[in-house]
Amino acid sequence: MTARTENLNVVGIDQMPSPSEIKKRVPLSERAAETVLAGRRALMDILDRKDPRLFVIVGPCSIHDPEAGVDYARRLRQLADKVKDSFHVVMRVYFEKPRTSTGWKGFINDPRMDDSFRIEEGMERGRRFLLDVAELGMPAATEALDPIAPQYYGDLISWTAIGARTAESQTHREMASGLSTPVGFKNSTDGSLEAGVNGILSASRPHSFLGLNERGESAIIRTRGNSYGHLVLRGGGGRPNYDTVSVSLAEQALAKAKLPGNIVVDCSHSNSWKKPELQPLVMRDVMHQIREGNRSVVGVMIESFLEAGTQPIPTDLSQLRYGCSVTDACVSWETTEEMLLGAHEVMRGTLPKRRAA
Ligand SMILES: O=C[C@H](O)[C@H](O)COP(=O)(O)O
Ligand SMILES: C=C(OP(=O)(O)O)C(=O)O
Repeated sequence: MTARTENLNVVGIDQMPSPSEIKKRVPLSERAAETVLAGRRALMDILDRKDPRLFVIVGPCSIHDPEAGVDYARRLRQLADKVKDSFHVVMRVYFEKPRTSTGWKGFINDPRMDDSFRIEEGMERGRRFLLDVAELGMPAATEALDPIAPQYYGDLISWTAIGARTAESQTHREMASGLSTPVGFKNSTDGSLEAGVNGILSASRPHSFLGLNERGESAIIRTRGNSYGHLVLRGGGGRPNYDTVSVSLAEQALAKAKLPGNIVVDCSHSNSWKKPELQPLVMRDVMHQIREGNRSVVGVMIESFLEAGTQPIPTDLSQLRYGCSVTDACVSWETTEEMLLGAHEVMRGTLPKRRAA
């Protein structure tokens, strides 16, 4: 008998419903589709410089409690209306967390946060959450980590990140080339820009690769290429990269690759040493650059939730603090309001010049 050579480290392969089955359970509504499309259109107009505003990707590091997430989305909807003349606001709805080594990998992978890994439940509840957010009129941003996941919920997303740990991955570049949203490529965790810049370039071209179709069958996906790739500066290698010199170096790297000079500054992660109290300082600095005439920064990212900080995931989940992150530390809701309303004041004086430029 031939010796077994495959799946030696696989302990189980469970059936997963197809993308179309999950979509049947949680169908896209007309109102949600309007939110998604309007969200994408505004982002594209900003990237094309038809709209002089900035976009703001703001929300929790990860969604772990849909109730607190919807509470946050409702508040953000009202705040977004107050600042809409300056900012196009998109909520961070991150369900897939890339970990440096180990840790909870997000709501889709383990929705009950108890290592039961009910991915089918996570996918359906995740999709339902995105639908609720879209029906509130709030466009959503996410990190695309699993290359199959966009088939399950990509129709509810307006902005996508390719993270610092995956910007160099061919799989992620191929996936990005077919996504229907603008895609922000992050600089690498060591702070270098090459992987992000090459990622934008690669994703702008057509690709053919293995994937899943709507029925969950193995398929060859052929893409057109995504012309709305841009660079997200998140700091790294022990130093931030939101300062004027770093932004100028990023502009030069994009120009050298003959790519549009579109940059988003992530106020969190290594730009604030993961200390949430520093995020407002980063934001203020970026707004200062914009007031001084910077045209390459088209958006900012903020990690924010209802409560400031982070908490470890307790064994007894009833001990979780409501509205507080279980991954990276966030700024509080009050700080989020101050950050956006303060930046709105700066934009008021700057927008006429940006419009005229
Ligand atoms: O934004 C999230 C985290 O920075 C990223 O997922 C890595 O987290 P970790 O270093 O805690 O694993
Ligand atoms: C993981 C994230 O960011 P980065 O890829 O920059 O670490 C994130 O924004 O959640």
